[in-house]
Amino acid sequence: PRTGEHTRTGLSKAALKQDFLDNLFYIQGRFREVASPHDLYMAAAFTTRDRLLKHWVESAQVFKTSHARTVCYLSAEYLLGPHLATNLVNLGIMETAHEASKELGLDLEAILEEEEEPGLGNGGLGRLAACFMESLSTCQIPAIGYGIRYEFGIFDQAIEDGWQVEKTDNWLRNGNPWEIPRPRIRFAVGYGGYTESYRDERGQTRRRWQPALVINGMAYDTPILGYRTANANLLRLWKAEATCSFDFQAFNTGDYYGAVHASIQAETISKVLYPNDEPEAGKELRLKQQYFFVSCSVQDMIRLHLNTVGPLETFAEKFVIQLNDTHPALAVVELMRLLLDEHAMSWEQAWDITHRTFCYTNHTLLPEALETWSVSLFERLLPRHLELIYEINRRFLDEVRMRFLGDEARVWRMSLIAEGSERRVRMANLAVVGSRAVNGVAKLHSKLVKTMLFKDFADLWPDRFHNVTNGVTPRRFMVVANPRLSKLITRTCGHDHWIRDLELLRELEAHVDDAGFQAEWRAVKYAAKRDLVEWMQQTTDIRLDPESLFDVQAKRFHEYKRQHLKVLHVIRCYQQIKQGQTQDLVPRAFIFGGKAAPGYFMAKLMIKLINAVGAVINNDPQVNGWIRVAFLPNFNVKNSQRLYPAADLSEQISLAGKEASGTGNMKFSMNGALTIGTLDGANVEIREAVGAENFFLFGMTAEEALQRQITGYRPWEFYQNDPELKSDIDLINSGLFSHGDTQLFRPLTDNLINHDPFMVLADYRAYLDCQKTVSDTYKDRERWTRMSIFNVARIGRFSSDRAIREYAEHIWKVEPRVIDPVT
Ligand SMILES: CCc1ccc([C@H](C)CC(=O)N[C@@H]2O[C@H](CO)[C@@H](O)[C@H](O)[C@H]2O)cc1
Repeated sequence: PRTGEHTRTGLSKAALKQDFLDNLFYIQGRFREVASPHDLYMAAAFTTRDRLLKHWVESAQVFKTSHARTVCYLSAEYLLGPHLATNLVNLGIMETAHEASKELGLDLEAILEEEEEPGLGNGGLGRLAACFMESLSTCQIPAIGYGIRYEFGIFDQAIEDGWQVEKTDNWLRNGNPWEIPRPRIRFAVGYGGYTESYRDERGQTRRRWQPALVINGMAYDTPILGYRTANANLLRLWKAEATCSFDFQAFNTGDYYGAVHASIQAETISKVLYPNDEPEAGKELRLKQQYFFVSCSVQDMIRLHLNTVGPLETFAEKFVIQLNDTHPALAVVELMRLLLDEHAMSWEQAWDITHRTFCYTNHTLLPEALETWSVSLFERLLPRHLELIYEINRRFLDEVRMRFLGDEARVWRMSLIAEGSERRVRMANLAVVGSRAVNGVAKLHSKLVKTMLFKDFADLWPDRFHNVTNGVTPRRFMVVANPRLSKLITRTCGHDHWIRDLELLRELEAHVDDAGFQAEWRAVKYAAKRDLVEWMQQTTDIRLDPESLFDVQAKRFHEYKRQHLKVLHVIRCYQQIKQGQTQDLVPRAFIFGGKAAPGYFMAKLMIKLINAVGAVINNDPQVNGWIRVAFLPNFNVKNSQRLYPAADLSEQISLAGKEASGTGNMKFSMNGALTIGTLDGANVEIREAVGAENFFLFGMTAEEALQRQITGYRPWEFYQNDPELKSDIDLINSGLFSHGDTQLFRPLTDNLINHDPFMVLADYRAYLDCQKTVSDTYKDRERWTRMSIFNVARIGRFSSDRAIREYAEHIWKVEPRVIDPVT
């Protein structure tokens, strides 16, 4: 180590090597010769963590002493992905680590492969929360991410006989070097019981809650470091445990189950992530989970405020809370409960603080994803919160009645309580009423949120509605995932400032016609495709041709995302090749990836259909020289980082008006893939940014789709009037892809012909025509390369840094707090 350099925090090669060997010895209790790959990974993780902690502790100190206004991000999901590589990049020591490991005779890539990723999320919403946490640190904004430390995250997906099979995600089995348990930070959380009035010491009549069951929440902290900055924010995840983890009396009486019953019951609350991505399960445990982390988090904020700033009157000045969808919306009521019942505030004062503290982001328009909970469940589980919801509602509806005299229908629509056979609490309405700002996640989506979903509320509070288009972190999805491309960009631009200021990618435009640069650009893509081919060969035994066009659709399976439209295109190509009509085609690899919610039958049937079609095509010598189909199993953050760099074409084909934003679309573009897509979500803004000439657009607009729905959509007419469409669907029904079983895919084809809620058949022809344009364009390699360069050069605004800066300026009103000059 350099003189004066501390081996545990030094960034030099020597310091890394020394600290690695020390950690292998003192933490793993291993010396090199007997160390397992896992030991080597843990030693590397602790060596990296040592350098993180320095920044983290310093940041916490500065934020505490400076009473910095802090953003609290409440999310039921964080799809963090592997930590090691991004932390090495953000510390600026990835190269040094490579050299150090080489000198120690280690393979850093193999060590990185060892890491089990924390899959504490389902899809877009969870990954966005992770990107935002990294950008909050990079933009030096003081923040705390609050969530649940699920013992089991999103299931691992295996494909057996073409079907998705869910495997338990026991991510903690080998321990987690990135978290620090905080046994001193515990909070009690109540459930059930009853409420009562009583006289307080000042003779005031007040309400209080006597819960029937009380459990504890314990904090586990993970530092989230920014890119090349000393700022590190905190991700605080709660684990549920019993207040008394072992009942010795029960044990003495031989009731061994009784002795552990309480702790088993308590721990189930943070045991597992609900694997649903949109369809609402409405399970009691899910509501318990939501209240659990919300209560721990709000109690923690009040503790921090009382310890640092003092009286709670200034709570809304110190903290701004962002609700990541409605899953944490109970926080509005929990803060009211604590300010009223525990801190004796008046309703007016408590509501003023609460309303000025909360902001809410909506991530979906799908009616089935909007959470509502039965009043009876609330009565049983959260009786005090139900009382408070009624009071919030009473005062709110008074305001509505005053503003919209006599419009009882509007009152009925806006009420926090959905009347009807079973009365239910509308969590989205609660989130809007309790927040001072509501935003959607892309321009089109935010418009539909204002004009459709929350129209009544926008009529009442038009200024409360905003848009902040999503973004993704270029550190993980460019620098870590695609080092070849990142090096080429840095060399071409002559600097690496683009990594923190992505708009600087525009400088690439000056090189778009440089043949040498174009060749290097293609070489980078080709190398990434070759890596993916190797990995797919190992994991799926399917061999793809890196020369072919890699046509990729990777995202959660859902009918609105229309993976079945993509399958119809694959079948069309198959039929064309079988009929010898190959003039419009280029060799393609159709690559799919994504998980289906275990209870979502149609989504799982789509996965089976893809693998069934793939099995026929890949084993048909007449066609497998032209096209191949591959299903990438277990699409998660780690595997997504293999896919984005290797894609030529990014499929963003949802029915317009259904995909709130999408973020995979941004990651594919950032890695030089061209997009074929509808005018949906952020596709609209990506096309605006990269130029219509660099985007393959097709399909109805959101307006046209809505009109078609209103005027009556008859999918069977498309089936009858388009012979190619008919023959593609009939081929599925023929049993060709199901060993002659003509019934297997009936549910899917019948649904398409008779209902087709997401208008696959209506967009089929336009989609196929657009795919012909794609093939024609791909034949012109120079033109394709230019379009690919423009997609990267003009993608800058889709950095999550830009999104975070917009939240900070327009919604959170928070300033960066620089810890010390950027190293
Ligand atoms: C209650 C079950 C449930 C679980 C998750 C969700 C999420 C809101 C679904 C989700 O991940 N939405 C996605 O959020 C992304 C980030 O904003 C967007 O880019 C995607 O368009 C949106 O589908 C809804 C309902």
